[in-house]
Amino acid sequence: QRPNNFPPGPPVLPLLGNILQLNLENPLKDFERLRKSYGDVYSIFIGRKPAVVINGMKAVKEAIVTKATDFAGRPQDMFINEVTQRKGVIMADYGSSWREHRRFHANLMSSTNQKVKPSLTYLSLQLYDTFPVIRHLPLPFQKAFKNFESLAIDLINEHKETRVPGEPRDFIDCYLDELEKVFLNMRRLRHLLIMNSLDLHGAGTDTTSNSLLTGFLYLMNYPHIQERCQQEIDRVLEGNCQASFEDRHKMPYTQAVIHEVQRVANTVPTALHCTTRDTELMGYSIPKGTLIIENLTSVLNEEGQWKFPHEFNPENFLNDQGEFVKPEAFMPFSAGPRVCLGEGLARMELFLMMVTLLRKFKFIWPEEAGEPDFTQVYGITMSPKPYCMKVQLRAPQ
Ligand code: HEM
Repeated sequence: QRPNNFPPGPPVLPLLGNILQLNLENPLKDFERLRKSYGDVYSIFIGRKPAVVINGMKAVKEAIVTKATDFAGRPQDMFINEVTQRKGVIMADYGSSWREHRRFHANLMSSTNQKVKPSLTYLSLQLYDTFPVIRHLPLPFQKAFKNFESLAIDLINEHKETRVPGEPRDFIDCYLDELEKVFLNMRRLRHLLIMNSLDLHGAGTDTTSNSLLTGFLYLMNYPHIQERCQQEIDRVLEGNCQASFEDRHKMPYTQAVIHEVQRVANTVPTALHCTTRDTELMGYSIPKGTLIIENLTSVLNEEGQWKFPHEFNPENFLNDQGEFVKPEAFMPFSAGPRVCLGEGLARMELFLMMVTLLRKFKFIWPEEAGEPDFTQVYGITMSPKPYCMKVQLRAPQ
């Protein structure tokens, strides 16, 4: 039963809710289809759990910017909460612990570049979240909890062996320095460290690398765009051995291309929030504790917000004078209090890596690879399908 004045949605089956109407391996198309029938704000039931899906810039902004704190919670009864033992930043509910950690990390932001490999498929996670009853069965979930912790322990041990006290290279070193400075309950600190390490690792590795993978896929298949970036990079960096992040202001075209890559890469397609109090959105009433699915995809390709919503075209970020402009609907990092904590770092990484690589190499789509496939693999982060590339050293400029 939908509560009074709750956002509308498709008819609900007992126990299953709407899951038969959703492709759990990639619900994005279903979200779009339901938006056509029920509007920008509608509800679905994931099993017995109601969720509100928010689509399009107007509704997303009203929720996470205008009513920021009302929508700044995180659901606390999902698989990911069990794995992270409700620690860290990303899945922490809105409140003092989240605020404290967020502040700490905002100051110490940096990341290493190893990969955390999820040991369960996305589908099993969906099942876990949809049917609470299966959580107690001897399924491979337990293994995931163990793997998750042992990955972090390896990471921390490696840091312990190679660190120089007082000269932190990243936030794990900073934690270890803190440990030496103040008397803290070791068990508690170890826990905090484990969960926060994984949080930032998870959030900061696949996101940036998948954006880069998407970037090179497009640049190989739009060689005139790649060449135009290279001409601009050569001109601006002439005589300098390295690019700096400041150079972006002199590279409007390359900036536009990188932003367009992020728009089509749609690396984090949805963000999960939770209402922190009874609230309203676009005239509907939403009770405290409701799961909110913020559909960022629907903003990044929304008709009316972009000159070319459905094609790869850097003109989306250029005005008539060829200057770089960022439309309001550019929200790959989301917005509001839960906006991506690594936005600054990610933007710097993407710019420096793209510019440095494009300056040095030409990226070529191999003839034998046939037609490129731009369809993406859905998950917590979207990635392009694996592909081959030919890399040619450019003549020194
Ligand atoms: C292209 C790269 C990236 C993209 C597209 C991206 C996108 C996002 C999105 C959409 C969210 C959810 C925001 C929300 O719930 O409304 C998020 C959260 C977060 N991101 Fe990123 N991210 C990227 C890179 C990074 C990096 C490099 C780091 C750190 C090393 C990072 C750390 C975080 C953290 C800690 C959160 C949780 C913030 C909170 O809940 O308060 N991200 N990111």
